[in-house]
Amino acid sequence: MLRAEGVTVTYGRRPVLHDAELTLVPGSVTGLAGPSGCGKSTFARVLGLVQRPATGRVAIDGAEVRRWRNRAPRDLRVRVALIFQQSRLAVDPRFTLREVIAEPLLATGRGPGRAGELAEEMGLTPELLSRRPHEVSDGQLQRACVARALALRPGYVICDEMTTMLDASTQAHLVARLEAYRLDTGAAILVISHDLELLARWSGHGGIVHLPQAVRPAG
Ligand SMILES: Nc1ncnc2c1ncn2[C@@H]1O[C@H](COP(=O)(O)OP(=O)(O)OP(=O)(O)O)[C@@H](O)[C@H]1O
Repeated sequence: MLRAEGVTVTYGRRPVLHDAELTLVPGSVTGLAGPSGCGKSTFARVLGLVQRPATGRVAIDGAEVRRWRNRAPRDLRVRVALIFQQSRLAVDPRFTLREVIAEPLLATGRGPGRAGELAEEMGLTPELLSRRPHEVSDGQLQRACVARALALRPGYVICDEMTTMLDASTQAHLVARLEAYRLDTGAAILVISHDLELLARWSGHGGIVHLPQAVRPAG
């Protein structure tokens, strides 16, 4: 289980998250909704151990993520994968798609061998793997990012507007692939989206959590 409680984030004098909490139960799909600017992406980064909250705690499978400086401990970081809307900002433009997918495998001392298999599961043909991000479509690049996110078999997958701007068939394929992964591994998925129809369709017994409007700064 991934559990966050009492999470508060403030940018300058502007409080964005105040005492936010969320629980992701293995095997569940939970939606996260709320008005633009209320802090959904900020919360996603906190849950993904990319951003440290001002206060609050995050515990993963019973292990509390203690205060960290530059990076949270790797053994906890690899249990949570983040997939962003803007895949072009999430990859090194000099990498081929094969290198994008193999990145977490190599970073953790594994061989890049599974990259081809991960790509195939995402419907990427071998010919696409030698291309760089500027030589593929947004949908193809997002498929590579999902393959990369699943490479270390995370127990928690956070999809932050993953399919916004993509066509309906690519969206359906990405959702189907993540559903297959969830059923296969028992992972929990958090779906952040403005598309309430997608949230209603995809969210299982985790339900939909609504973040309130961000608190306005005083004065
Ligand atoms: N690094 C940062 N420094 C300062 N302010 C930030 C930072 N990141 C986000 N913000 C601000 O915090 C607020 C919440 O941003 P965030 O992206 O988390 O919201 P969101 O709910 O995901 O928004 P949207 O639905 O529009 O994507 C916004 O007002 C944003 O401008």
